[in-house]
Amino acid sequence: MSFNLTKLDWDSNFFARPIYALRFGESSNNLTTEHGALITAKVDAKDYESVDKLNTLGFQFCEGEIDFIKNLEASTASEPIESYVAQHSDIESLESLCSSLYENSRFRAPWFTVSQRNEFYALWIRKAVQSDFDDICLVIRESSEIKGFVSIKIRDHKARIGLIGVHSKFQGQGIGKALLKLAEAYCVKNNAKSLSVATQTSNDAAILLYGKSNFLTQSISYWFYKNDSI
Ligand SMILES: CC(=O)SCCNC(=O)CCNC(=O)[C@H](O)C(C)(C)COP(=O)(O)OP(=O)(O)OC[C@H]1O[C@@H](n2cnc3c(N)ncnc32)[C@H](O)[C@@H]1OP(=O)(O)O
Ligand SMILES: Cc1cn([C@H]2C[C@H](O)[C@@H](COP(=O)(O)OP(=O)(O)O[C@H]3O[C@H](C)[C@H](N)[C@H](O)[C@H]3O)O2)c(=O)[nH]c1=O
Repeated sequence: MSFNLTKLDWDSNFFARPIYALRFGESSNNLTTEHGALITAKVDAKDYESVDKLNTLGFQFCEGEIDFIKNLEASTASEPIESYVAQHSDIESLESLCSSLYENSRFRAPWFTVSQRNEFYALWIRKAVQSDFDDICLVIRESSEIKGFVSIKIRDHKARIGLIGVHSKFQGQGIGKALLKLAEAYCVKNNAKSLSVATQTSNDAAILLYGKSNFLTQSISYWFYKNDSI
């Protein structure tokens, strides 16, 4: 099986170590890495040939990922969105919220520290408020306190949720469902035809939330990691 290693510049800079993606089916232009590198590989769960090859190469299973999709109908757009858009003054609260919520993540030990993971999701949500990486961050509040947030990007009429999260003290009260409705309304208003979202196979709560909000499973993948070289 042919494969190639591509250096992930953004990831390498952020996590301060060389991080590569192994991709099957590409000509083997590069199979070398620097010392201390991490090689990551994402394969479809049905692709047993690639899974077996990664096992043979000494990769370890890290996490599973489920990708969900929902086709959007014009009638779902009923919410006035403007009052839900996160402001720059919300960044500190959102960063602090994000720093404790993402226990299910492929950025986990032994490959990443808890603080690296927390800083990664805090930066992701900060950038969403600044319309960088994601386009927008929407929040649901009680008085001035943020109960939950969702970040979204739209490309070629296809929308994708970056991060969704509900403060632990407000979980199980329908806020997650309300955030998805809000996201759908924003997407319809901005001419998106579908909304997709991914979560880890270990994240029971998120899987239940998407299923109960009528999202359908689009694909299931596995992440494998290997330190150093092939
Ligand atoms: C794209 C991503 O960001 S994926 C990662 C998702 N985010 C996280 O994992 C961060 C930490 N977790 C959370 O913030 C929350 O648990 C969320 C966002 C996953 C769910 O938000 P909540 O506000 O708790 O969900 P909500 O109360 O709307 O529940 C929606 C449905 O899912 C079910 N559900 C949600 N969490 C759970 C749970 N822990 N156990 C069982 N069922 C659950 C509810 O029963 C509900 O179904 P119902 O309407 O039939 O009763
Ligand atoms: C903030 C930011 C990130 N990137 C890069 C860094 C990574 O290579 C990708 C994001 O990778 P992804 O596989 O999407 O990361 P996660 O596994 O953490 O994400 C999944 O789980 C999350 C909890 C969430 N549900 C998310 O939607 C899922 O995809 O992007 C970058 O290049 N620039 C940036 O600013």
